[in-house]
Amino acid sequence: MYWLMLGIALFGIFLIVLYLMSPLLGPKALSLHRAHVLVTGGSSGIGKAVAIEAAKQGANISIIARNKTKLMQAKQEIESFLKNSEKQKVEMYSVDLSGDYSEVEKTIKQAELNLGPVKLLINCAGNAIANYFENLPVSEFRRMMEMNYFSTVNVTKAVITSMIEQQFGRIVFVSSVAGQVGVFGFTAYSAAKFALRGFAEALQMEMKVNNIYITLAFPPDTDTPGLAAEQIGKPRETKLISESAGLFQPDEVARVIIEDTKKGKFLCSMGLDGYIVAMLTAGMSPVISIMDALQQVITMGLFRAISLVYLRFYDGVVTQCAEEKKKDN
Ligand SMILES: NC(=O)C1=CN([C@@H]2O[C@H](COP(=O)(O)OP(=O)(O)OC[C@H]3O[C@@H](n4cnc5c(N)ncnc54)[C@H](OP(=O)(O)O)[C@@H]3O)[C@@H](O)[C@H]2O)C=CC1
Ligand SMILES: CCCCCCCCCCCCCCCC(=O)[C@@H](N)CO
Repeated sequence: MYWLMLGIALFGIFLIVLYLMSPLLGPKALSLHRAHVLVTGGSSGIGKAVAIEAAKQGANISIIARNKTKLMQAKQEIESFLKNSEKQKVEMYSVDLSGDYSEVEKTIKQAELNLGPVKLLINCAGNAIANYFENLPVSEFRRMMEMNYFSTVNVTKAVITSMIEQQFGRIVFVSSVAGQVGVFGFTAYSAAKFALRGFAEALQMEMKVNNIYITLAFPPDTDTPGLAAEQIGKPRETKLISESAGLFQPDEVARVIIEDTKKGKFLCSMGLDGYIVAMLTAGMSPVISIMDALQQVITMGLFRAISLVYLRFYDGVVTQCAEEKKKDN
């Protein structure tokens, strides 16, 4: 009985401490009106949808990708969504973001000369491969790190100096549900997306004093050209497991990313399953609101129990697929 009362008292004190801390937590909400928003991977899929959402909200936009034809088409499409086509601009740049740092830096400098210091950087350029570990050459592991992790490090490095000078900035890292949970078939991809998390948490701890806020987004499967390409070679297990987390449209994902980024939220998830996984894997990530902190504290245990049911289901999928493969041979 005493222990229970002590527990309740401690929990109460904890809530009060959280409450007292709350005014210190979040930044002022960002307005995208006339802000320079730079979107990597802005020529396709989620990146293009994010650029369109920013265009609707009055931003000036730079998009970066490699293929010039796709960039040109995306630029036109984004321009058709501008709130005020006289005052807003959309610029495009072609560079391999996972390549030479000096090329990336040159591109970012040029973009800042054209549209001013970047207020919001969205690191969306990336690529996935799904296959059995035994079928993935080591070179694919390196490629995944280059495409998803080093491209993000390169661009973030190139904008950070001006953000520190401005004492303002928002940076989004587009990870994935597969960057919170290691998923069958994604040995190479999951590892690269998990790497973004370590980078994001450490960088946020360094950058808060400069009024720079990081958002780490975890989309589930999203209906994009990237997802279509990833189907090649994708194990049946991977399909069945990722389907259980649903299929999202790029514009829904983009809306959530922009909304959470404006608030400066660190963890950004989509849908109910996404919310559950985000709470469950919150770990030591920073929070900017008392509500988010409370939700994490209260739900974590329950969600862990739910996750065990899902894990059991995935186990069943893997076992069944293995048995079918044995039969086929
Ligand atoms: N779709 C999904 O199911 C999910 C996707 N994600 C992540 O979201 C991001 C976007 O995915 P999605 O929209 O599906 O992908 P798409 O393939 O549709 O778009 C990827 C974009 O990134 C660009 N890009 C890729 N590599 C480079 C590079 N080295 N340098 C410059 N630009 C590059 C591409 O242009 P180009 O090829 O011309 O360079 C393109 O604009 C990725 O990081 C992905 O991992 C996360 C969860 C789910
Ligand atoms: C208790 C909580 C239940 C929910 C758990 C869900 C976890 C497993 C689902 C894995 C989904 C993987 C999506 C990868 C998307 C992606 O990044 C690629 N499509 C990239 O193109």
